[in-house]
Amino acid sequence: MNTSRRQRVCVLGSTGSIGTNTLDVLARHPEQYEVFALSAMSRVDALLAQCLQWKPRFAVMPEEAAALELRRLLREQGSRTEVLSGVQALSEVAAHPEVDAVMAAIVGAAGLAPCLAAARAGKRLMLANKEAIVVGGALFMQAVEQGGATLLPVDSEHSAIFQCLPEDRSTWAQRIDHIVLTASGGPFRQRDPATLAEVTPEQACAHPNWVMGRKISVDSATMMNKALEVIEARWLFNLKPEQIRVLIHPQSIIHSMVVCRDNSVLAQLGTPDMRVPIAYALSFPARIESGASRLDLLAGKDLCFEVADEPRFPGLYLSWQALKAEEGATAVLNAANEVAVAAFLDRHLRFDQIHALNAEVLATVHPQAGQCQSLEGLLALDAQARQAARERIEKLRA
Ligand SMILES: NC(=O)C1=CN([C@@H]2O[C@H](COP(=O)(O)OP(=O)(O)OC[C@H]3O[C@@H](n4cnc5c(N)ncnc54)[C@H](OP(=O)(O)O)[C@@H]3O)[C@@H](O)[C@H]2O)C=CC1
Ligand SMILES: CC(=O)[C@@H](O)[C@H](O)COP(=O)(O)O
Ligand SMILES: [Mn+2]
Repeated sequence: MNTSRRQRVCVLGSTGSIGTNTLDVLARHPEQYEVFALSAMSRVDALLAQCLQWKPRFAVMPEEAAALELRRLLREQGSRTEVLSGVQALSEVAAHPEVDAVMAAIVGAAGLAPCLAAARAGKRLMLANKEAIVVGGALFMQAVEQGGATLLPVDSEHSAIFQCLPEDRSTWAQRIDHIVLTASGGPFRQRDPATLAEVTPEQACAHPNWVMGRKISVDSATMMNKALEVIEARWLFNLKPEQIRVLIHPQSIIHSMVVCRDNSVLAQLGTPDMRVPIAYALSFPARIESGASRLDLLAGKDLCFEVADEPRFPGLYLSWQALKAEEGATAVLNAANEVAVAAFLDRHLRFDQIHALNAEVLATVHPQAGQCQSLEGLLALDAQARQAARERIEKLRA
């Protein structure tokens, strides 16, 4: 990385929870970073405000109508930011020769193509968008390796594991016995499972410790978030499925742990604030001020742990099932879950039906040989699983 000038950062999904936290960290270090490109899906006003503040070279809105509106509003304000449209534009800005670092903060499989583009172009790729690596799997990791990219986890648990490991990745396999991903248990940890049919999107999105986008909040409530994180950890740290364990820790203070071969346990702790992993991904191997408040161990919060048992959290266990199934099964599981969560948020599916739908699609949609070796193949598999999920939802609603 060239350190003699400011680092040019592309923030994909800049209007979301991770995107705005990223801009908050960047604002603390104007001498080190500048914003090269921003992107959003539909929130024109939010992206307009960000463009006026950050003056990026490019702003991307995949849909033409939203891009036109943003272009018009920016012109009115005399802004020189160029507005691009079309999904391909996300990959173009992510791989732009003048970009140093890409924050992948789009939600869902829609973020896979720009992640691959950034990886192939050898960028510092800061990965919040866990669905991209869950879908991309081996193809994603090949792109990182072949492009010479620096892949840095932003998901809090994976950042914690990363912070517990030495910089030299070649030592990881020898040193790790297994890892423990901590899970808060979400808003329904203590709720009678028999009443889950009644929960509303508002209740499911009320996470006890983190303020996040709606999709990941629902995933935390079903524990599909942890299921996606198990798959994410498999790829980020090159682990076997049985080397990844999950433990409920309701306070979200220990962000995850590495259990070494000698049974030494390394953990990373901190207040639940995504600006810490974001700042570390931006500055690694150095550390910069993040804006997060410091953990006060005398503040009276006990650190508690519970088993994540299968009857209460069946969604979690689909991760190991998918990892042990044929290549591409994790992409099928992710697609089913994206459709199920969207249907739940639209009140077309009950909360307690999300798991059954995911399990059913995972059991019935199978990749074709070689389908996971290209982006096009993976996107076709993703589309097939989405279609199967939608058809099942239609049947349930009939
Ligand atoms: N929030 C958190 O604390 C954490 C999030 N993550 C992961 O980070 C990612 C982002 O999460 P979060 O910030 O909470 O999500 P948000 O929903 O808050 O933000 C998503 C961002 O992506 C944009 N977007 C949505 N759909 C598309 C699409 N199809 N194509 C392009 N852009 C799109 C949104 O634009 P618009 O605003 O216009 O809708 C927004 O900028 C997820 O993968 C999540 O799992 C991981 C760990 C923690
Ligand atoms: C902040 C973050 O990384 C989220 O993925 C968080 O971990 C969600 O909390 P759960 O442990 O409830 O899934
Ligand atoms: Mn997480």
